[in-house]
Amino acid sequence: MSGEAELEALLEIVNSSARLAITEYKKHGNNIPTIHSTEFHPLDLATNTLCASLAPPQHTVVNFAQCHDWACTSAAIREGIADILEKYPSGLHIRELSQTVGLEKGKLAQILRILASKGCLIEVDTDVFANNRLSLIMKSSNDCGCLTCLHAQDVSQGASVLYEILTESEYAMPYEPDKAPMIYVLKQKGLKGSFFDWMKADNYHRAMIALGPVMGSLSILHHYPWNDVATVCDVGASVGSVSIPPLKAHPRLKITDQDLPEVLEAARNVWEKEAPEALREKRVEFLALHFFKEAPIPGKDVYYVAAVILCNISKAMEPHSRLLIHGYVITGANRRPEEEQLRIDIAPEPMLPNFGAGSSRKYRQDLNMWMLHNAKERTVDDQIALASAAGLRLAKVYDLAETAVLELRLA
Ligand SMILES: C[S@@+](CC[C@H](N)C(=O)[O-])C[C@H]1O[C@@H](n2cnc3c(N)ncnc32)[C@H](O)[C@@H]1O
Repeated sequence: MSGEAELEALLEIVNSSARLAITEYKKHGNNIPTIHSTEFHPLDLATNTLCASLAPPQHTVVNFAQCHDWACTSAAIREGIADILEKYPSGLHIRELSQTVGLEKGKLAQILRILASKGCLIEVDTDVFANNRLSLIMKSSNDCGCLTCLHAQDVSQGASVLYEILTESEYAMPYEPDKAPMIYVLKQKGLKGSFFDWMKADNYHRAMIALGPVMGSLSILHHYPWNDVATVCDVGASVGSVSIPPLKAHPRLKITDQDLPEVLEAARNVWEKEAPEALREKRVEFLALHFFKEAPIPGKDVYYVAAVILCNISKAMEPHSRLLIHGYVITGANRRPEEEQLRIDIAPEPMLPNFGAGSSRKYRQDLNMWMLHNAKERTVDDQIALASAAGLRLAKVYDLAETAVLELRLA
């Protein structure tokens, strides 16, 4: 079946299932529940459709609490299942697979089946599993697999103690980074130091490379007027995953990558591999920076940050400089026309204005900030307040669907 035919077939299933459900509701003389319904519906036990409006709330809510996905994903990645299956494009029986990895075959099959049921791996025959385009992400060579594993293995540990932390007096109220849920658990398991010591593992910077495509960071390439810019300072640049693409697309751009000294060593290696011409032509420089203690290099046209360290950056800015904060912008699940005025996209009715489950990554990222840093993602109002405290004003918002870029200038 072609991609188009598959999509048409899926649309047909969604359409006919919803119509069937509507008929059933009408037959029983009941109103059709919506996402806003707060009462159980007499047909809750009978409906079996795809979306939250139509699915039985019992299933939906129990499923919230029975999410084994992270544990199974972690096991599959740590055992290198996708790497092994790559040698067997038509599939490998769980017998051989379990012998190769040394895990009990029935349990391994349970893990792989739940992943296959979510469309990650295919069960080509009973107990025979093969890779598909989703499971290829889990290969050891894939940076996104590395990001996934970091979440499945470590960040999820923080989530498992969320309620305990919320109710423990020493941890409940503070917003200090060393009281973040993940750090709390990892310290109990022997982590010495802070988040930044955990971060020093090689995997963190590989995960950062993957975060760009996950966040759709590169959409900034097409939505920001780079032709008006000559110099960019990437503040907290990591290995340059955000600054390499604009440099390649705009030959007159010059980039200054600033990060902690040990990170810049890794960055130089990545640039040598991905953009050797930039090093040859001296269009990139690497300057060590501790952004909590000092200001970045002064006078650049654009300062790009994925973290908010506004005061120190505003000290380096001149009237022509713009500070781009690129990240998630939290909006409520209620309708606020003033957000539309700020050029934040709002979903049409009857959808939830924040695109509901379609934007769930944004709200997950908000929780990730809590798990990792005891922090949160910000709303536009939060950003405006922070900017004005640092002598900056919000000049423009570029909504890039998953993320947004806020352009700040000196007030
Ligand atoms: C979330 S990563 C962002 C990476 C990159 N800008 C991106 O969007 O993919 C945060 C970066 O800030 C850097 N960083 C953390 N603390 C820092 C500090 N005190 N001074 C300078 N850089 C720091 C980290 O090394 C890391 O590369």
